[in-house]
Amino acid sequence: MSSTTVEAGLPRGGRGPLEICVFCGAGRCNSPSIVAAARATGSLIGRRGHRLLYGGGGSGLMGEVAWAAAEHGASIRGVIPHFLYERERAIAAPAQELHLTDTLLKRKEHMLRSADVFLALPGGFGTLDEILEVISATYLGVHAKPMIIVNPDGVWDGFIALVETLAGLDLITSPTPVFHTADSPEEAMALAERLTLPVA
Ligand SMILES: C/C(=C\CNc1ncnc2c1ncn2[C@@H]1O[C@H](COP(=O)(O)O)[C@@H](O)[C@H]1O)CO
Repeated sequence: MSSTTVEAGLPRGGRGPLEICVFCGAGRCNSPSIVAAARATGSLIGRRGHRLLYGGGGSGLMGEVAWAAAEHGASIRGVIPHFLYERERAIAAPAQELHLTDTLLKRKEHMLRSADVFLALPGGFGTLDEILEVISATYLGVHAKPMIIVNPDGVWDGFIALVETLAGLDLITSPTPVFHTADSPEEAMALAERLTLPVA
């Protein structure tokens, strides 16, 4: 992991607390360093005075992010479809403002509308779907909210290489990056705060 240092408190001249949407796996991950990255992400959101917006569950990496954010004082908003409430253990999540939606699509719409910036940690198909939803909307010019892929242990290297291959074939043609990558939660947080600064 990189050694970027992020101190407590909000940056001077910054834009105040951010609504940081975190996408990650709902399942338990067997890699201690990825679990640590999930906890570090939640902890940084709290220590930096930001708010966590996430899938509302108490299970897996999602639960790790949410509990670490809560332990470090973050306010938390969860958005979960009714049918996932039990399966993703929303009952075991920390105290949060919980929004129940009818569908996965409505959950994503809520997140896209409310977030200032998106961070993606490792996850499964759901996380992949969420990442692609955000970056394809950026690609089409529907919004311009930064997507930062947090890449502990190079987990996302294959995805990044696939996008580069497709761009090399001119199948993805964007003059500006549609997502950013960070090797660590600290680097991701510094990037999130920089990319959301008001334009001078
Ligand atoms: C069915 C629809 C879209 C395709 N699938 C998903 N879309 C959005 N979110 C999803 C989808 N499948 C699972 N999820 C949720 O994402 C979270 C992370 O999942 P992971 O697989 O562990 O990475 C979790 O809350 C999943 O339930 C219609 O739009």
